Formats: sequence, structure tokens, C-alpha cells
Amino acid sequence: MKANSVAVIGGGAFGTALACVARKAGNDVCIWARNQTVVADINEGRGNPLYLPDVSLESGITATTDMAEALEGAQAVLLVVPSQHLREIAERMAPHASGKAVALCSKGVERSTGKLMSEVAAQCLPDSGIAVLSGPTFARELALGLPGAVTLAATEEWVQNTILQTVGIPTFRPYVSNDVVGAEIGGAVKNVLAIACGIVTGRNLGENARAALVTRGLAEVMRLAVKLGARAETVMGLSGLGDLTLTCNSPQSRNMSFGIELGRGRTVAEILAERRAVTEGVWSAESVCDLADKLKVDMPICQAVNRIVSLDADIEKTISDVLNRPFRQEHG
Ligand SMILES: NC(=O)C1=CN([C@@H]2O[C@H](COP(=O)(O)OP(=O)(O)OC[C@H]3O[C@@H](n4cnc5c(N)ncnc54)[C@H](O)[C@@H]3O)[C@@H](O)[C@H]2O)C=CC1
Ligand SMILES: O=C(CO)COP(=O)(O)O
Repeated sequence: MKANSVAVIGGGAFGTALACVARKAGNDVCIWARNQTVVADINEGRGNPLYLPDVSLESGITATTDMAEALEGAQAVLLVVPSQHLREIAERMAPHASGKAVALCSKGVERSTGKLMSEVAAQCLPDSGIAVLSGPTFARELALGLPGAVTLAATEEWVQNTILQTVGIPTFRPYVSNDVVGAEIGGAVKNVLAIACGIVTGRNLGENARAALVTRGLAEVMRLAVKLGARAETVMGLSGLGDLTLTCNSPQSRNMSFGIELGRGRTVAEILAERRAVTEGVWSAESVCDLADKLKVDMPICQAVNRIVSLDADIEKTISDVLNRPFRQEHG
């Protein structure tokens, strides 16, 4: 068995960035990617120009399309695929992931079931130790070695310790928690809220409007998280407030930039057709709203985004509907 071996499942921007972090933490890293070109690019030293251009990778990071090979001998696994594909990939991992610590790094809610990523993993990876790794982390900045911090949530101490040792370095500081649902809900919902902030930016509605959206968006995350049994303090931490602040304030965010283009008048189909990268909020808007409806949680901003991206609602009318909601107490 190789010492300090880590498997990264998913060869997109974030998987590649986390591979850089795990390598800096002293591990041998093997990335599983489904795309043969990505695998060849990584193994031949060109980096990952398709998903993370202009970033060079250290030696000690290899790639394969063979799931068994990627997972063989790995003590820790970072699962970094788009949330709507997590179930399929986790099922493929399962025969090779027994007894390993698996950190879920995807941000979303499964459309077909309304399940959180930890719930999907519990079904598909019953013999693995599950953690959630989530926070304000643009892939490019991580890959360049710029500093950042995340929430690392797991209920089992050995899982916390394994993932902490795998990725913890001075420029990537995991803060440990046992609130798994709290850690994942912030990342899933902020993608939807970032689309709203993008729309407001694209329509030149001003900085005041965006600050109001971030704050009222945080209230939506809080209501849903608490209803799901998560702790309020987790929502106020890196995976909640931290990621919401990052994603809603930077056009570097795929979700925010998607919203900006929508706000400028382009259609969902036009924008998506030009993108290779995943825009998670588009796929999670509906499932977040379904979950909120089921739990009777009021989430007017997420619902407005869902009407625009999933139901093709008129943007002006949708903004006007949100602004004309009845006045209410700020808290409660
Ligand atoms: N990029 C970032 O800055 C961050 C991303 N994340 C999360 O990480 C997850 C992965 O995102 P990225 O690495 O950025 O993706 P990406 O947009 O860079 O690449 C998409 C990846 O999905 C793969 N893919 C596409 N269709 C697939 C399918 N049918 N089955 C399996 N894989 C498929 C592609 O091969 C590629 O590896 C997402 O949930 C995202 O929210 C989290 C934090 C930061
Ligand atoms: O999750 C992210 C940063 O924490 C990345 O956000 P985008 O997917 O919107 O680029």
C-alpha cells in the first residue's frame, strides 16, 4: 500500500485545486476523471487546461480514468463531482471505498430526490466514513496557493482526523465541526442566491440591493438549515456566511456571472451552451425550493431565482414581485 495516498474523484477545476492542496500536504495524489483528455493532460505535465487553465501541477499528482486504480491504497478520498452526478459516481466508487474516509466537496441538492449530498452518500457509500468539506474557496486561488479556510464536518472523529491530515496546510485551514447538514446546506443554497446577486448586478440595481439580497439570503439559509436540524452557528461560519459572501460578491463565481448574464438579458440556454464548467445553482434552484416547500420554510429569493431559471419567468416582473412582498419583522 502506498503511504499517504489520496484519491480525488473528479477532474474539474475544484478537484484539480484540491489535488494541489493534498499534494502540498505531502500526499501522493491520484485524480479520477472521466475525460481521457483531462487524464492525458495531467499525466503529461500540461496541467488541466480544459478546466483550470494556466495552473501548473506539481509532480506527484497523477490521473486515471480507472476508478479502481484511483482508489487502490488511498486512505482518504475527496469526492468533487457536480452534485447531480454524485450518486452515479458514488455508486461506482462503492466497491473500492469501503473503510475509507470520503470528503464530499460538491455543493448542491439532488434534483430527482431532494436529498442532500450526505444523504446520497449514506445510501451509496454505507461502508465509508463521510465528511463534508465546504467553504469560501475559488478553485483557482487554491491552486495558486493563496490562503483560505473551510468547514470540515464529520460525526466520526477518525474521519475528521483523516481528512484534516489529508488537506490541512497553512494556506488551506479546515475548521472542524460535527454539523454535517449545517456544513453542506450553506454551499448548496448560496449558489442559488449568487444567481440572484448576479441578476441584480447585471441589471444595475446597485450595491444596496446586493447587500440586502446577501443578508436576506442568509436569513433563508438559516431558516432552512435550522429546520433541517443544523446549528445556527454553522450557518454563520465558513460554509455559510463565508461562502455566501464570497460567491455573491465576485464575478469570478460561475453562479454570479451566470446571473449577471441573465440580468443583461441573455437566456438560460444561451449562457449554458457556452459553458463547460458547472453552474450548480441552476440545477439546485428547484430542489432547494422543493425542500423548502416540503418543510414549509419561506425562501422568497430562492423561489424567485427558480421561477426565472426553471420556469422562464420574466425577470422584471419577478423582481417587482419580490420588492412588493408585504413588510415583515426582520427576525423570526
Ligand atoms: N470550482 C470551484 O471554485 C468550486 C467548486 N465546488 C464544487 O465542486 C463541484 C465540482 O465543481 P468543479 O470541479 O468546479 O467542476 P467544473 O465545472 O470545473 O468541471 C465539471 C466536472 O464535472 C465533470 N462531469 C460533467 N458531467 C459529468 C457526469 N455526467 N458525470 C461525472 N462527472 C461529470 C466534468 O468531467 C468535470 O470534471 C461542484 O459541486 C462545485 O459546486 C466547490 C468549491 C469551489
Ligand atoms: O463554491 C465556490 C466558491 O466557494 C465556487 O462558486 P461558483 O461555482 O459559483 O464559481
